[in-house]
Amino acid sequence: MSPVEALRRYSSICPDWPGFAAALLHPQPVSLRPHPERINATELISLLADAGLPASPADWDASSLRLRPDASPGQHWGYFAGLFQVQEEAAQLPVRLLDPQPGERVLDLCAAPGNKTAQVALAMGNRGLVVANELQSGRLPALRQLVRRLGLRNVLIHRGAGESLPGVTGPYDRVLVDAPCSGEGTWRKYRRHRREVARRIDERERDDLAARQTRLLDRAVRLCRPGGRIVYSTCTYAPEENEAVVDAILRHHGDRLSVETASVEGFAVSEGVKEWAGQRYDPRLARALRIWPGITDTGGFFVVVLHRHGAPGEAMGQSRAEPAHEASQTLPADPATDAVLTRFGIDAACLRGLEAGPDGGRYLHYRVAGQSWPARAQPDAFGLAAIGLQVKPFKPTTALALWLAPAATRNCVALDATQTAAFLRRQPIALDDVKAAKPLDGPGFVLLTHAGHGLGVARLNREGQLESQFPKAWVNPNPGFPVAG
Ligand SMILES: C[S@@+](CC[C@H](N)C(=O)[O-])C[C@H]1O[C@@H](n2cnc3c(N)ncnc32)[C@H](O)[C@@H]1O
Repeated sequence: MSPVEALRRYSSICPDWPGFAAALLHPQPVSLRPHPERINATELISLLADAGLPASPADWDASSLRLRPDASPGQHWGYFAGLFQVQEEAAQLPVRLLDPQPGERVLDLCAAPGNKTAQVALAMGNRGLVVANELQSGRLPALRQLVRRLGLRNVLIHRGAGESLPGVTGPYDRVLVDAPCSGEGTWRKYRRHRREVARRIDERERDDLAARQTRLLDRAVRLCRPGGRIVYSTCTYAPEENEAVVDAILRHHGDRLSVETASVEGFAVSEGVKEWAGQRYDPRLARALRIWPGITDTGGFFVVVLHRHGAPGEAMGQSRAEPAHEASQTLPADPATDAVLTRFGIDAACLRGLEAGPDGGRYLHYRVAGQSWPARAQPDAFGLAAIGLQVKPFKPTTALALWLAPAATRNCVALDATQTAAFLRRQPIALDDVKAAKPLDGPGFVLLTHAGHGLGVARLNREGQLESQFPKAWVNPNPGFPVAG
């Protein structure tokens, strides 16, 4: 069955069915967001243009860049350097509407692979706490890699079913439920789906999804503090997984919730539906937003914004003291940190507001100081794995280099475009060929930059070669890897 046939069930609620049907058969533009601590949109546009990847800002957000559908920015060196995050334009709206603020405690209940977690963490300026919860352990590596590539120090990864996330981890100022769903809104991204739909969602599967989505949203309401905000989103058009789920929650929680109007200036959206298959929903669901690809040339999405009312003691969680003022002044002090700051001549002030923790003993992690977390909800990881503790002298991770190499004053080497390509393929580079290096103290680990941005770690050996330490798992096998100067 073709995608158009499979989605014909929505023809009565789609505001422009012919446009929608046509869009389904065409690939959608690629979108990305610059890392706000590493590069601005104008600089990134110019970097991408040099690599033959024209990009332009979206009307609704100058930091959302739109590229041609056939663009592959994930092969650009800047991707590995964590200069940007590739994220479908419609998928950027839930976090925009969640509106997380620096210093808050935010829960991303269904987090992997972590695109929205990253958007939240960066919007909060790497301050406060983002709890990224995910059920499937097989999806955690992508989440961990994202944290490392983007240098996130305020993310705590937790594995477990969102519907039973312990109350003692809360309460949260904001909760995002980007729920597991039938995913029909993502079909434009996948070539296979544009030709044929391999498998249609059956009624039973849809019911199971809706039941799980309802449990997740119910938990989100309980974990959110009074006065807090909850955003529920899916990448499907199905009212059973969207309005019907929120309708059930509104019935159940009554006066505890109000529905805010979800709109983003410059982004054409349509309102939520009030009726489907003989079922009438709470009329406030018209305040939800729906994104239809024929209108926006994006994927499809549904987003609703809820406001939580109630007395302060009502939410699940500990009564939380304001984080101590001194937390923002904390500096990690331990032998591994001292060794790394000294070797690379990095000012300790770069670590202000962070504390160090040896999660699992393999890496020293840097994470926001002063955040409480209950011992019984064992995290998968908290903060940024920055220093390998099993190699002596201590080994800086790629994540640390991407974040701090631009601040290094010694043992740091600037690579040109050809050398950068060699480094990313884990090929050795002769130090004699390198034009710009800060003072070098002899063999050992060095940090690398390209075009002023952190790039990674190499080991300078006694033969004067830089041995690439670029993570094997990140190596891009594509020989046509475009590297701009
Ligand atoms: C739509 S995806 C999330 C995408 C993610 N927010 C992002 O922007 O990258 C839904 C995720 O929820 C996870 N999931 C499924 N059931 C869950 C549950 N009961 N609790 C928590 N996560 C769950 C899935 O494994 C999947 O990774």
